[in-house]
Amino acid sequence: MTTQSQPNEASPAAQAEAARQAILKGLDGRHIVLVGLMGAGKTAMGRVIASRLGLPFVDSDDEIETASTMAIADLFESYGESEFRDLERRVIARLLGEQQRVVSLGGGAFINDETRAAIGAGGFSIWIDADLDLLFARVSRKPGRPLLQNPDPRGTLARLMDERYPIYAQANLRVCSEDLPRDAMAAKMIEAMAGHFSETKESTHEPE
Ligand SMILES: Nc1ncnc2c1ncn2[C@@H]1O[C@H](COP(=O)(O)OP(=O)(O)OP(=O)(O)O)[C@@H](O)[C@H]1O
Ligand SMILES: O=C(O)C1=C[C@@H](O)[C@@H](O)[C@H](O)C1
Ligand SMILES: [Mg+2]
Repeated sequence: MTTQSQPNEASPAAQAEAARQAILKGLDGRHIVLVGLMGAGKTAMGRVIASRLGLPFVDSDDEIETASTMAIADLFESYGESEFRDLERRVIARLLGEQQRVVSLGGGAFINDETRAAIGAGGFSIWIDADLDLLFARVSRKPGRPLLQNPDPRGTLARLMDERYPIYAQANLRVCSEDLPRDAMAAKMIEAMAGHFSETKESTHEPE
């Protein structure tokens, strides 16, 4: 068995750089915006994708906490979900107006019509899809998600899947999250993006 590359086969580093260039060209200055349910891995994967593509990273939940100087759980408790959603919409509108970045959203942000329209104009959205078992295993590791602080968090996640998946499906690209190490999941997402831009030769920013 040989492990040497064929003479005309690009090295892994050259392939990664070619994928990076194809993605940046396809983005044409737009943000990468990660959407999906709690536990899908938007925050975790957003960081890795940003580092691989050489783009800055920002997480909308973190920005909301910085802007309000409150934890999200406390915002929900003190002001209620509708005030949180209003702040979320305004914070994301600001982020979308700033430099190109990888933007990981909170799980409910893409459900807002105005936010979704703004992302359609200035972002390339990726839905990280995941099944209920994986989502539930992940959110169970860390408490603090106010929508899941009830006697049936698994049932709540299942209900949110029914309500939100038709809307997440409006994202430009869907990638299925698997129980993969982060590096492997990042490679899968990068391959999906590069494939999307090479296959569609997307010349407009219309959702598919
Ligand atoms: N591919 C992965 N491999 C291993 N762990 C992962 C992976 N993706 C996510 N995780 C872990 O799952 C948990 C949830 O991930 P993360 O916080 O990124 O979800 P999220 O989609 O940002 O959720 P939220 O909407 O609540 O912000 C974290 O502990 C994270 O480290
Ligand atoms: O799915 C949701 O609605 C939420 C997800 C989190 O990212 C936070 O934005 C908040 O806990 C609400
Ligand atoms: Mg997150």
